[in-house]
Amino acid sequence: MTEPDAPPLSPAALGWSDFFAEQLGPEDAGLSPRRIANVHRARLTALSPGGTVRLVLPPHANTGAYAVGDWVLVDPETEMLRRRLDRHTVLERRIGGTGEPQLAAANVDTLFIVTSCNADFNPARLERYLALANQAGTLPVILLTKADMIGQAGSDDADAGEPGMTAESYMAQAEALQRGLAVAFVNPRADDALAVLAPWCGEGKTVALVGSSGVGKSTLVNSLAGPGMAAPQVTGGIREQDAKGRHTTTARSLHAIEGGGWVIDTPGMRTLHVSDSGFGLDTLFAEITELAPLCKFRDCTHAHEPGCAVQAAIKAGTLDPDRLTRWRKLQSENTANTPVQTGPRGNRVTAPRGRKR
Ligand SMILES: Nc1nc2c(ncn2[C@@H]2O[C@H](COP(=O)(O)OP(=O)(O)OP(=O)(O)O)[C@@H](O)[C@H]2O)c(=O)[nH]1
Ligand SMILES: [Zn+2]
Repeated sequence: MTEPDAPPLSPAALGWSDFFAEQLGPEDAGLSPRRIANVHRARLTALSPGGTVRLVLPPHANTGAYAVGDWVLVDPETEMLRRRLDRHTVLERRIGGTGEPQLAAANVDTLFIVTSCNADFNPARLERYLALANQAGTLPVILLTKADMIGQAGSDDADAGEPGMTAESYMAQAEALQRGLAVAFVNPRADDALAVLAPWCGEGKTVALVGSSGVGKSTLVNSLAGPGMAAPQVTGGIREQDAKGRHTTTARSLHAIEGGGWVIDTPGMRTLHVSDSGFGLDTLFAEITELAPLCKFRDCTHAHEPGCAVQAAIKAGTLDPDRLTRWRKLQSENTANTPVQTGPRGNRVTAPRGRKR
């Protein structure tokens, strides 16, 4: 099943690192690492140093337990899947209040949150994406597109920016969303798009994109992949036989970036929403999280209590009251979406998970 004309890639080029190497034990002798490139209901394809391979699944394997970007160990003779390695980061969603989380992507180093300098720019939605990235253990970077269209005469109203907003004011608003947050302007159609994103790409690095429809994600993926995108050995479809023996072509979800690295582009990534992100919220709203221990009451809701350090900061003008409103909304949403454990002490919200899984 190996593509004969695929260029050989080192495991490091595929994203292999000490984090994964350290998980190998004596019982793994003779097994080879593979990186999941596509997840289908009944089959998994993976990248190996020699090219794309279709993995042989053990009986009753559930492909839903794997995400694009996962590292697994296989028997190199048969490509039989043996086990999955622990994830460095995982982007997932929880639907409703119950059930297993759905996996969107694994081992993503940087999440590009793409928004345009127009009515698409929405702090509350951006904060949701930031919480998601924080929760996943992935570095969030906000990419501002369509700055070139601000105030452009004759352009589509929806794309021309909002009254009174300049490129600089979009940048300032984005930077205020989280301490130390990286924000960059990028025109996905411009020749320098790859250079702008280079600090987060490069050999072995994996990135993914989220954002509303029309903000430029597809155009960015194409720019990142460069002219090699059309070449079958880099990102083209994989020729496979379907159940009826016909040859079918499947688009790969893990695209090589020109100059090194990988971009994950799947329908699941494109429709990722926020839930179950308590850990991410604390990082996102650090200025509020840090004030809470100074409140008089340990369980202060920062709404009406005397001795509330958060309300004091709003009065003093050092905290944006809109941030508190959005924090409260996300907190209650998160609590509603996080499964509760029932036990002798009654309902208890589960503790947020750590970064590693
Ligand atoms: N002038 C200009 N056009 C842009 C910019 N970013 C995106 N566009 C254009 O906006 C349109 C939408 O871009 P897409 O890449 O299809 O957006 P998308 O986010 O992939 O949208 P979905 O596929 O619906 O998720 C395309 O015509 C792009 O060329 C920008 O910064 N400047
Ligand atoms: Zn308080």
